[in-house]
Amino acid sequence: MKRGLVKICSLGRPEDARAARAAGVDLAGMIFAPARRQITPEVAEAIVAALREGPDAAPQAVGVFVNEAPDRMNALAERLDLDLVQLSGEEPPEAIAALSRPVIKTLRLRPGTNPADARRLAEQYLAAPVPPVALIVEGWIPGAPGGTGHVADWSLAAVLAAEYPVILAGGLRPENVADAIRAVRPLGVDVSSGVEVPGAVGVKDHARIHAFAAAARAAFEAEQRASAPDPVVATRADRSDGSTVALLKETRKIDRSMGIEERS
Ligand SMILES: O=C(O)c1ccccc1N[C@@H]1O[C@H](COP(=O)(O)O)[C@@H](O)[C@H]1O
Repeated sequence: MKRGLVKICSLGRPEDARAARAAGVDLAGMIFAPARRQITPEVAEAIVAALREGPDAAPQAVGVFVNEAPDRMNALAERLDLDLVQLSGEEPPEAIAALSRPVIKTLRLRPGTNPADARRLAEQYLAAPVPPVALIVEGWIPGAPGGTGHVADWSLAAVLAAEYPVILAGGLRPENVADAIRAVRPLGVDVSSGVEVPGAVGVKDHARIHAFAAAARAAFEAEQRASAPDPVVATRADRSDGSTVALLKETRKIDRSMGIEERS
């Protein structure tokens, strides 16, 4: 079973993108929704170029949108050569089919959501004609689509992570990411505010990016060493995460009619 994706979200500067790449993260997010960390396409171009500088493997570039029109998402994905699109609003499952890139869908679970309802919600997306490649599970704050530093319900997230390809988000920091991985056993982890310079929204602290990635990797490795693979019984998360990780780590573009295409 292969797990261990690390995503740094809400990059706002090319130098922060270089730090994320140097830290070996898998996914790098940029906010295109009207939010505190929203960036322009011009800034995003510079960030994507910085992510892909040099011979090392580049993190996947993720465009983060909230209830956006598919045409605008596809146009930005094309212009910036995005690898993935993250939907962090109330987009319905069928919305994914209109997008030209693989999708990560955020599920913000309200306090009091029970496991059966959370599973039903996840299933609605994963049963869509074009399903998301992963689900981000995070906490819920009224009116805020993300980047709040609010910690998710780890027990509920663990229920979903046992069955589905879940990336855990919400209030993660270098100091708590190992505990979160042990508690939830997610496919990956995602952080925005927890690696920022205090008081400087959208400005990343490079030492904290490195500390977050190192702590997450160590915890994922420890988890993998500790878990005895069962060759017979495989949960849906087990079956899906090999291909999800491969897709998220290695795939650059998906042409829906031709299948998966690697960046040359
Ligand atoms: O980071 C933001 O500002 C943001 C804005 C709008 C939609 C999503 C956003 N980020 C996502 O928020 C969580 C993590 O936030 P935090 O670590 O608790 O600050 C994650 O899903 C980001 O992708």
